[in-house]
Amino acid sequence: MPIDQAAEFDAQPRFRYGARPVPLLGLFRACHPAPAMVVAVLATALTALSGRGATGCALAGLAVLSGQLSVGWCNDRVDLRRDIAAGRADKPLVTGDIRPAAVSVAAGVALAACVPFSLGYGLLAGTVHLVGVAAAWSYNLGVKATVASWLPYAIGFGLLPAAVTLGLPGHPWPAAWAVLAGALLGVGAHAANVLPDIEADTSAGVRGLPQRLGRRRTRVLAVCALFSASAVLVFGPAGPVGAAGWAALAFAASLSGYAVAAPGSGAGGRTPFLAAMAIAVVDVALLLLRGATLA
Ligand SMILES: CC(C)=CCC/C(C)=C/CC/C(C)=C/COP(=O)(O)OP(=O)(O)O
Repeated sequence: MPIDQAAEFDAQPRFRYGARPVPLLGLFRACHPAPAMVVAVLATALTALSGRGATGCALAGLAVLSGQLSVGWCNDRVDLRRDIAAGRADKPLVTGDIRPAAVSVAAGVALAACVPFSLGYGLLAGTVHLVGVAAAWSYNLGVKATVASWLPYAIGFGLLPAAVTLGLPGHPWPAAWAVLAGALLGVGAHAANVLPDIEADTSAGVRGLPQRLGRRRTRVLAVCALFSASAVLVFGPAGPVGAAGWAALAFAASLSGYAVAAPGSGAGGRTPFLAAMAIAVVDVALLLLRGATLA
């Protein structure tokens, strides 16, 4: 559906508020629950591994969770017109399971909660986290449709290690390898996340970096960024690489080869996306393995 017909479509009450809307489930689905949980659990685990006590871990977890929820809700709310135009039946706002106003309020409340949780974890650490959240909101509010669409991801994920370590006694900055790995992981996650929606996004007028590169080159970008993150996480920290490091690198390399070579359309069309996600899982595991040496 052309974007100019979307407003008319949006105005149809039966479409917007389906016969049996399930508001709480709709609200839950609109927050991008899977990535929000993964990022919050990752941040909490890194906080625990770096030695902060239970209160610090709880504050870090709540700060990152509320930040991610705000970003997820804001994203679906801002994208409503485009998602309708693209016929995104996976979006609860499009199917009418939740009202736009409820999602706007939820995004605002989550963002407001994120501020005290972040600053409660640590003044400097919290400020750094809020910069990452602001970068993510900038993505939602327009940067996603520009050639710099990767930048908010690089900033948000690159700053995550600093948002953890600056809350430790002495407020140490993280090691350079941790920042670089986070940024690469963010860029790879962006490219992989957009991969399945490139055509729909392009026809809705979203021209971020992946849509400009096209399906094939975006796949290569996702794999290069995610595999580079693996390499940085294996070779970056001081000390021997160890058997686990070599094994993870070999596994990430074979997944990378598979992701690049797999057919991008037809029955196996989602294979490159799934293989890229598997490399991201290896990266997260490596990050957790190095969690005690972030600073
Ligand atoms: C740690 C931290 C603060 C990082 C955040 C970085 C960041 C830019 C996150 C955006 C997350 C998000 C809701 C993407 C949806 O993208 P989309 O609209 O392209 O995809 P969709 O069609 O699946 O909604």
